[in-house]
Amino acid sequence: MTNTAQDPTPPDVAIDETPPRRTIGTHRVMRVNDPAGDAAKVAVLTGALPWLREFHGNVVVVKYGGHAMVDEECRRAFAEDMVFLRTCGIYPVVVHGGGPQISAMLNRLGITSEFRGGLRVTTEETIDVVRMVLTGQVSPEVVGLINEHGPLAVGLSGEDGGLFTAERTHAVVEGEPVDVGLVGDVVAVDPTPVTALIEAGHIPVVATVAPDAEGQVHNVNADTAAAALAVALGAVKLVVLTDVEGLYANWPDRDSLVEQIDATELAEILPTLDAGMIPKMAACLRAVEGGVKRATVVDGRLPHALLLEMFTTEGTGTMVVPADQEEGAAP
Ligand SMILES: Nc1ncnc2c1ncn2[C@@H]1O[C@H](COP(=O)(O)OP(=O)(O)O)[C@@H](O)[C@H]1O
Ligand SMILES: CC(=O)N[C@@H](CCC(=O)OP(=O)(O)O)C(=O)O
Repeated sequence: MTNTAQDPTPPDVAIDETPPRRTIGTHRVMRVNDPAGDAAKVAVLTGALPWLREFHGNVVVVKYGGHAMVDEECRRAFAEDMVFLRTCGIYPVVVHGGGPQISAMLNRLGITSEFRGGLRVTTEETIDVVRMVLTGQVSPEVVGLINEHGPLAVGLSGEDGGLFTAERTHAVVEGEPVDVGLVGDVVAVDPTPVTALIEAGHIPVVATVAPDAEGQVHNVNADTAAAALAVALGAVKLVVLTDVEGLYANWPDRDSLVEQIDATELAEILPTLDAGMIPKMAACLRAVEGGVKRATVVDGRLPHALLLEMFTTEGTGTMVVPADQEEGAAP
């Protein structure tokens, strides 16, 4: 019936009193009440607050080991974590490894890999492959992963802008120095190329080949380089992502995982350690002795282990702290 001036009776329409439901496209958005789940989420977020305060405005050096790079889900999680840190106002600097990738290329070229005391024996022939794989393969892969989120990451090596100066070093096997060829320790760092990138809003991604004072390129273990860079940048933390849960006091006894160790204790057990753990723990020691507050070895095979380590009080992995620091001290 048409409502006209001659017929003032309102139309007989049933009014729906229920508020309209929000819809997106054809899907109705349903809110499921889950007070326990919500409380857990809030606890995680508020629990992260002291750590966000601690790290905000500071540099965190992340050593991304070659073994931690192999799983696709972990690679994606790693890139998300870097972007997460940067978005929180923390300045991540990535120092990447690539040991397994170098070994694979050497193998394709028919060159055998040999390690002594956790360091690769590096000949004139090997150094060319190391340099090619780290700067030409691994670095662009890590940069590309992060840059799927936006143009944040920029790759550079120890040869760029005078970043690292190396000096030939040796491995230590059963307490004795052993020659490993063109392997270097970092004896000087000019952090300017890295700080310039940070100031421009980038995430620097560093490959660890470096020239000595005469320009001869050396192979630098990535743990060693990460520690030297963390000290030079005044980083608040060094996180080492690897393929093991952390440091085991009695390797390979899986019940002997060390949660926290101070620099004095670590210096004592360092000569007893084995293979890849030697440069890794020596790097953590170097970092905390050089003023980095904490250095942590974390299992990079677990997606987002880095976030768990950085933003929860329990953390994960093995944390190295300066000498005489209280157990589990809060920020
Ligand atoms: N005490 C120890 N605790 C933990 N891992 C150890 C220990 N001693 C030797 N390792 C070995 O060191 C490896 C980590 O070193 P490495 O393979 O060089 O890692 P990355 O490629 O991440 O630098 C572990 O996977 C483990 O096999
Ligand atoms: C001297 C030395 O051993 N250099 C290492 C450099 C790469 C590295 O450190 O890679 P990961 O972190 O993946 O072990 C190497 O040639 O394997």
